[in-house]
Amino acid sequence: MNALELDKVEYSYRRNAALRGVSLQLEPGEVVAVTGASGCGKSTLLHCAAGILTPDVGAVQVDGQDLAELAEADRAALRRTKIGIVLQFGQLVPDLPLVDNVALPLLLGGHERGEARVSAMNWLEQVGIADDADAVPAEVSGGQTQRAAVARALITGPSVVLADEPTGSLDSRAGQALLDVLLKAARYRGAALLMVTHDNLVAASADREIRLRDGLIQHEVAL
Ligand SMILES: Nc1ncnc2c1ncn2[C@@H]1O[C@H](COP(=O)(O)OP(=O)(O)OP(=O)(O)O)[C@@H](O)[C@H]1O
Repeated sequence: MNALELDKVEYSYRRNAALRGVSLQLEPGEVVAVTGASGCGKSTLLHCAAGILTPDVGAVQVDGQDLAELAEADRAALRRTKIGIVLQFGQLVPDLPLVDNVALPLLLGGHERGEARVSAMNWLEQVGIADDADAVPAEVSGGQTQRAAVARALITGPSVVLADEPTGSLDSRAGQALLDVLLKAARYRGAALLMVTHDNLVAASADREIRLRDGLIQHEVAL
């Protein structure tokens, strides 16, 4: 069974067609980079895969479950437990220290607070920002919030990890370290990883590259 499957997905913002029929499948543990010029539909693709946007046409399946066929509460639970999302600007809760931001998916899932915080500290260590655990997002750099967002995305052990420019705010060394954390989630834990990137080195670390153009897959390359 595929971890993530998009079937002929179309999405328009008013009359502006951002995706015009995109199909792709990711097996567990597979790493796919999505590339293409600015405005070609990369972020829209990621948002449809995450269930943040609902396709106008076509379907999205995670672990064989069609997102559109689930009741709202079930879809929210699936998104919380099976999908880890790293959006472009981190999207952390402003008032919460990083450790609580990272622990949030576990807390929302009913895990005990102490246990959730221990796990969050462990993930903060893995992404290299354990020293900033008690800082709120406004007190740390964009790169630190991006690392916390990766930790939050991985804490539930999701089947699918979706990342929009995950290393965009980091210098090359820190970017490579964060990329390694994401790749490990795929290689050792079997998460399917879909990454939007402009960075050729990030794309080269994937198993496949999908290049979009004007809302369609222009070509697909096995790496
Ligand atoms: N909220 C929105 N309202 C209207 N149009 C939008 C919106 N978001 C994106 N678009 C349009 O949809 C198309 C695809 O945008 P999208 O952000 O998915 O592209 P992208 O490849 O991720 O771009 P970038 O690399 O610049 O982030 C573009 O023409 C864009 O202008």
